[in-house]
Amino acid sequence: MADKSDKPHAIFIPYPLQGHVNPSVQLALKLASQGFTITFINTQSVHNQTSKAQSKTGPDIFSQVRDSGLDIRYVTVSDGLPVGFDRSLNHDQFMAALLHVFSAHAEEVVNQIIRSGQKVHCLIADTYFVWPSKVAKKFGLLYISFWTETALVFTLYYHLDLLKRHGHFACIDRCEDEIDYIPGVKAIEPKDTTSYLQEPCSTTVCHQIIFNAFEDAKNADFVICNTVQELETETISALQKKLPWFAIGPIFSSQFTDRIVSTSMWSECDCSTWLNKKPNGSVLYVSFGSYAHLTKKELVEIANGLSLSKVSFIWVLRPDIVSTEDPNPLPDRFQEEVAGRAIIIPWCCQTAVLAHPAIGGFLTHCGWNSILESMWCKVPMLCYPLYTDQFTNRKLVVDDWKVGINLINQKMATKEEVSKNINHLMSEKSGDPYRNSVQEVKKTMENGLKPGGSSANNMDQFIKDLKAKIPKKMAQ
Ligand SMILES: O=c1ccn([C@@H]2O[C@H](COP(=O)(O)OP(=O)(O)O[C@H]3O[C@H](CO)[C@@H](O)[C@H](O)[C@H]3O)[C@@H](O)[C@H]2O)c(=O)[nH]1
Repeated sequence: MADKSDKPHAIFIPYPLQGHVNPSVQLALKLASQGFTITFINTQSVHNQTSKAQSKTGPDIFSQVRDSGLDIRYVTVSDGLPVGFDRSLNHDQFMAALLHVFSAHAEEVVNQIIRSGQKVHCLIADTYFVWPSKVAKKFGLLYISFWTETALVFTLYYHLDLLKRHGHFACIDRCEDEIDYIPGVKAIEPKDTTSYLQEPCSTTVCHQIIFNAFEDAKNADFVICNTVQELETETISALQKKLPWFAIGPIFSSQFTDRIVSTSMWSECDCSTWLNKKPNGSVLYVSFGSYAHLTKKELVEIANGLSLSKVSFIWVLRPDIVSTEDPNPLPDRFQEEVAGRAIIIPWCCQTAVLAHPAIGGFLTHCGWNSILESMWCKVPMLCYPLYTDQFTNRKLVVDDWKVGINLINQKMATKEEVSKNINHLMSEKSGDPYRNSVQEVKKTMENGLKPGGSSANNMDQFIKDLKAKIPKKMAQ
């Protein structure tokens, strides 16, 4: 049936990883509440894992919000691999499927939606995809690239040619001189660039994804990013000279601690009863996000450091944190050593935990969502970056915004260092400077979202510019 509506209709395709699906779902809700029709496309694998994790999720994760009046449609598509394939264990094969095969499935589903008579105006897709501008062009759609990381990381990848020219690409252990020629970036040390920019071997599947994705992103009609203008002012201003680039973050659920649409890919344990019994600011929350892996050696050192610290903690230990083939990697007797002051769980509603007054610090791998959520809850961080953008995020948290400290400096931390740093952050006197700074950052983030604030304005401007670009004939 032909679609007569003149609302802007966007097909939204998130990258099929937890840290990308979460902000994408929230952005989809935000746009729908501003009058957009959204067709949200999850991979069958993400959908399956989410459904398994939450018995309440039916075939359509948006059915409830649709009942409340938002026009969000939901479709699933294959990522090219069997649903039951272990993507965590076979990371490179998974990424290779996303690089080489997924575009064909995505294109087919876009084609089906359009052929069904629905009027579609734009494609919103994760910047890490290598194909969206081509697919958008083929179907006459505008392409909006959604970047779920910081402006700083975006600009590093965007200026890859400059990094190569100055010998700052793939140069780990070979160069220490500062990078001071990227527009809008005062100076950054090579060790603070992303892991993919540092690694000596640049032919991996992830490198191919990044190289091709940033070539494709140069053709985007708009880039929208989950960051805040005031946190990265100069970097963003410089980017805006090259691209229609909008900082609209932080993109959270309207009820921060309770996601209206369930997106967790593991079952959430409720920690509230345990947390309610703990004094304010006394508990350390420990999590390494949804995808990063630790070596067994690292995990044991962190576990022993936590044990030595005597601090109370909640540790989210995903069953695949070391490998799906080693589901019980903790040292013997660890559980007994920390009994009474710790809970170890596979997954939780992180926003609800961080927002609890008992939480006083966050030992984090520095995933960008975790950082935004922690700052929003005024929780200072202990940084243990593992790969990708997390090294660059650490620099922002520790060196620039001063809302956290390092757990490691380049090499692996010993249990004594882990314990010492935990106590440094959690103790009242030494942790106070970070707690004070994070209060300020929270205010900045909050102001950005208020009417007239930078993120609110940028969102309005983006929507205005987008509508102006939708050709009249398409909107009829
Ligand atoms: O028990 C948990 C642990 C995590 N989360 C949520 O899962 C998301 C995790 O995202 P993030 O902290 O960004 O980490 P990753 O899952 O590792 O995210 C990937 O995607 C991010 C955004 O692109 C990057 O910054 C990271 O480096 C990359 O690994 C957050 O929204 C958390 O609230 C939960 O709900 N429960």
